[in-house]
Amino acid sequence: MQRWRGLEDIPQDWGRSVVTIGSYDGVHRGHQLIIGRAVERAREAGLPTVVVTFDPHPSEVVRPGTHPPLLAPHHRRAELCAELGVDALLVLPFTREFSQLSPAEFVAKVLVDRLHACLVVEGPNFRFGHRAAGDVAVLTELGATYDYEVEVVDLVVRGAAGGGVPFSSTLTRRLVAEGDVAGAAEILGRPHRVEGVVVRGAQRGRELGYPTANVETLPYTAIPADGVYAGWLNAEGEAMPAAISVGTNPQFDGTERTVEAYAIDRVGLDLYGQHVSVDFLAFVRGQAKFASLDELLEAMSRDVARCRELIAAAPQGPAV
Ligand SMILES: Cc1cc2nc3c(=O)[nH]c(=O)nc-3n(C[C@H](O)[C@H](O)[C@H](O)COP(=O)(O)O)c2cc1C
Ligand SMILES: Nc1ncnc2c1ncn2[C@@H]1O[C@H](COP(=O)(O)OP(=O)(O)OP(=O)(O)O)[C@@H](O)[C@H]1O
Repeated sequence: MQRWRGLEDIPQDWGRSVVTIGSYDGVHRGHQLIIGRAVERAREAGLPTVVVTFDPHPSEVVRPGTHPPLLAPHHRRAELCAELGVDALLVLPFTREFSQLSPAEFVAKVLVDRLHACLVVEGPNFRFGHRAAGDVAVLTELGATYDYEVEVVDLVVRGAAGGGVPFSSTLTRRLVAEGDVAGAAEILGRPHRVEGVVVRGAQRGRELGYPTANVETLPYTAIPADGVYAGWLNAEGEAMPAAISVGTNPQFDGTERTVEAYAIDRVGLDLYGQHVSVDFLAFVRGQAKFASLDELLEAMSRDVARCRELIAAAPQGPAV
């Protein structure tokens, strides 16, 4: 898959393509359906598929200080798009100037002049252009002028027939923030992942008998609510079953919020300085301050047993 940052990176001789545009944060199951459909139509036509996305998240430019926590950094989104069969990912720097483009200007500048779109695939709630003035009706109208077709794919909805809520990045972020990582996984189609470099913690874990990899998360990461979770620590090319702790370590009156993972039964791991990721399968309990260290240790031993059970019963393994 080709990766372009900005319109200038698109090869001069780029021919016609099938395009889909969006934030695509998390590449959830609704996104997967749209991208998958774009790839399918492109293959039928013998053309490449291009996903167009933005950096930073448009809301930060439109309302500074409102950058949402991210479900996936751009390199992860790229991996997920590549797995879906996308040929090129165009990340457009979302500047103030760019945000002023009207829907018609956006279509002319990006879709027509540079990507030579012959088909654009979107969901019914797609909005674009200055003040989100463009929708699928506007996109379709402009298609008549510029000779491209628009296919609108039905929304993927959560919950029973009728009253369900559409899958969205916003809903997934809320579930992650509430600690409902199983709910988030249902929407994402895989466990929510947090990644970063392993840094030194207070070095207490080893003494407690539960050494943990403390992950320094990337800026704007969507971090699950404080608590203990079952999941996996992905490191050294392996997905290791893990008991994960998110919080300030109230037992030790800590103040810094950390994400740390104990790889169950693994001894002698040295992960300092390595880039690792943590996949969140299920919530186990909230953080607590116990009356004694022994009580914390008993709770941790029960946590590890519970994590083992949850991981063994997981319908799917960790995200690849
Ligand atoms: C399964 C598990 C459960 C944990 N539960 C708690 C808890 O309830 N309260 C708390 O303060 N810390 C909890 N922790 C965090 C430990 O206090 C922390 O791992 C330990 O202090 C080591 O910190 P360090 O990595 O900074 O050395 C838990 C850690 C794990 C792995
Ligand atoms: N549940 C869904 N089912 C099908 N398509 C969807 C779904 N959610 C979003 N889309 C479509 O995916 C494309 C990209 O969506 P985008 O990432 O901007 O929205 P989103 O997931 O709803 O996120 P947000 O919560 O930030 O609005 C758009 O065409 C949008 O209509």
